[in-house]
Amino acid sequence: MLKQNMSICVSSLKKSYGNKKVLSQVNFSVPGKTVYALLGSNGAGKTTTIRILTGQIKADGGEVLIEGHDVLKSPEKVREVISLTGQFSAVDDALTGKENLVIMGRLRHLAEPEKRALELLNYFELSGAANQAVSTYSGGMKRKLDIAMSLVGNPKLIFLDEPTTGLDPQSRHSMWELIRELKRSGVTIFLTTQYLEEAEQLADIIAILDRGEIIAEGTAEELKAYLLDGAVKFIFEDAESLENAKQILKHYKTASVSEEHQLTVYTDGKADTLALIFHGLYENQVKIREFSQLAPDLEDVFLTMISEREGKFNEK
Ligand SMILES: Nc1ncnc2c1ncn2[C@@H]1O[C@H](COP(=O)(O)OP(=O)(O)OP(=O)(O)O)[C@@H](O)[C@H]1O
Repeated sequence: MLKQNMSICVSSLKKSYGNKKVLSQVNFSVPGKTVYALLGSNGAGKTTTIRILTGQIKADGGEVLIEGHDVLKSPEKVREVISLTGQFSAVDDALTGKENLVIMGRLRHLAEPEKRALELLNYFELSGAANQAVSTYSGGMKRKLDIAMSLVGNPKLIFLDEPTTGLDPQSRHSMWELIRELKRSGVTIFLTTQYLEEAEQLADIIAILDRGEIIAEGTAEELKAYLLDGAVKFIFEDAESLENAKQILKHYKTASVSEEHQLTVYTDGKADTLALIFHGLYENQVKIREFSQLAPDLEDVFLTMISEREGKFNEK
């Protein structure tokens, strides 16, 4: 896709805090009107990325274009087209929901801040609580108001930093519905999350950030294809068969559960490979009780990628 169709273009982004390298060489692009999820564990560098993309901090190197504007050269243009909702809400608890929105509308120089506040309260089904102090709102209502605040200026691109962290399952599901609805309204959404399920539920494209690098990017289906459909789970008759199988299949990536005489073998999914595996086991008279082909889930992909990298780091 052409650069001009991209809502976000990031190239060669680097950032360190003192001696600590947080982002080493980050590249990605986000097409307009899509949901892009940056997935990573605690401390992977997600918030740092968002803070650079929104112009709150400067990178040590690299380029960031937001809706075609360079974040360093035209920060005011960038601020006009984006909104940011943080892990910690910017809402003032002592004021009512409506007052918060009206103040934000004035800050954004809207002609009719009150009208926009009422529209948003209605959209987020908060009209009933419009004149109550935010301190009386539930966590889910506060999060909704926080997102409403970020929509006051009709942004093209919304940044959501861990939008459901700390929410109960019910509020999390309503937040997901809200994010889907925002997408349907035509905005681009960049979100960070620690939850695989959240990325899978919401994102058109998922990028996995680990130790300051994007180690994989694609649709949930593409990422799952990384493990291919070639994972086969065997359950053997006894411990001896399991040990024999491990020896025979030592050149494959495997995972075993000894107590259950179980071995999962990761293959390239090709029929020839599967035939070789079965042939090897058969020739050595390994007693197979049952076997099944596994459909990988994203959790597998994430854990496999991270553990492969841990292996590499340990080898260094
Ligand atoms: N201002 C700072 N000074 C020094 N180190 C920092 C600073 N901000 C973040 N870090 C460190 O940089 C690393 C990445 O932090 P960041 O907040 O970007 O991660 P994250 O992926 O957003 O994690 P979380 O899910 O916990 O928010 C962490 O090890 C963190 O301790």
